Amino acid sequence: MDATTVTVTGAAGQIGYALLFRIAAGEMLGPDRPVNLRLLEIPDGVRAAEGTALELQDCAFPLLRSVEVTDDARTGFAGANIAMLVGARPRTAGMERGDLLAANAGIFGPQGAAIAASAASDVRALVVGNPANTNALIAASAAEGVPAERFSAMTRLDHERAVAQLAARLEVGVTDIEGVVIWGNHSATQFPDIASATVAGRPAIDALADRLGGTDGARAWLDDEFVPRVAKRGAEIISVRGASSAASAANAALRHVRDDVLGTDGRRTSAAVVSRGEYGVPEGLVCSFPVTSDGSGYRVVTGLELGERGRTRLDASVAELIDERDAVRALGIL
Ligand SMILES: NC(=O)C1=CN([C@@H]2O[C@H](COP(=O)(O)OP(=O)(O)OC[C@H]3O[C@@H](n4cnc5c(N)ncnc54)[C@H](O)[C@@H]3O)[C@@H](O)[C@H]2O)C=CC1
Ligand SMILES: O=C([O-])CC(=O)C(=O)O
Repeated sequence: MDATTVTVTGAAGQIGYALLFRIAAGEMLGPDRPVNLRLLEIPDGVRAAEGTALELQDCAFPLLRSVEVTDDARTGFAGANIAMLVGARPRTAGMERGDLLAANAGIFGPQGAAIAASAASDVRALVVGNPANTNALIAASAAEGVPAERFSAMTRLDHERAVAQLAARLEVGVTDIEGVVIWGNHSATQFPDIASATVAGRPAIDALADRLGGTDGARAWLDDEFVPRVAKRGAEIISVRGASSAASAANAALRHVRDDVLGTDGRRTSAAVVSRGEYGVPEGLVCSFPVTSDGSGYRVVTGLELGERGRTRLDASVAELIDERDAVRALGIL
């Protein structure tokens, strides 16, 4: 089988360190597909990335054909079939949201352009670096000639968090749960939705009602515990761990790409993709939806019932995405 070239930006960061060894071990693209890894960093991160490259070599992974480290985006994305955009400018004390968006536009714009200039013609790009949805929008807009649907942003970590919380509450295994949806932005406004989810084939809402004293009890748990817990889990991890999610983010990124490229076998998952107007979300926004993939890329699953409460929550998250897009536009970036 031909080797797949995978470029990881922010390779010297904590997610990069948790991700690269699993890709090289074949956990992302399967046990038969050799990989070339390209590690893209800023100059200050190159030395640490070179150290990671030495460790990758020391693992003697049978599937790992080559590792290259660079601080030049065009070189880093040259021939890339898969681009995982992890490196981003974090928010620091005193930084306004507009400053954060501008700083990241300065990263994701040029990286989108470099992908258009030098990546393989079948490239697919996942944006992990925050604010992930809007960074993906910026990268896709800058990647002239690359179809926008090749870009997605990660809400898979939110999806796995939702599955895990529901499984824990129902005391079932995570594999019993299907059909959870993350709608909207990868932020505290997201809407983790179990309305069409099932537990061992049975509606999740019924299973919750059985445990929690009826539908009112189930609704109260969803509104007061489940939704805020999932939506604010990133902040909870930072406060408990003293650093943001890394291994769980790497795990989600790996699953996002695996399912995009190898297919979901009909199962639904969640990913932020470029809206074509599905569920009333304005065209062009990068919004999290229920998706499936047959291996040729994520497609939005249409026709799910959102209900009035779901509609209100999705609208609020979409309003935030519109604000972010407009703030970036106001900076003259889009
Ligand atoms: N979408 C999601 O669910 C999640 C997103 N994140 C986001 O992922 C990003 C990375 O997180 P960590 O690895 O923990 O951060 P980190 O700070 O440990 O590493 C980031 C790395 O990116 C590098 N970098 C910065 N600008 C770059 C550029 N222009 N090109 C290449 N590399 C660049 C830095 O040198 C650093 O090594 C953050 O923005 C974080 O907020 C984190 C968890 C979940
Ligand atoms: O806030 C962060 O940097 C981490 C994050 O996105 C998450 O854990 O969901």
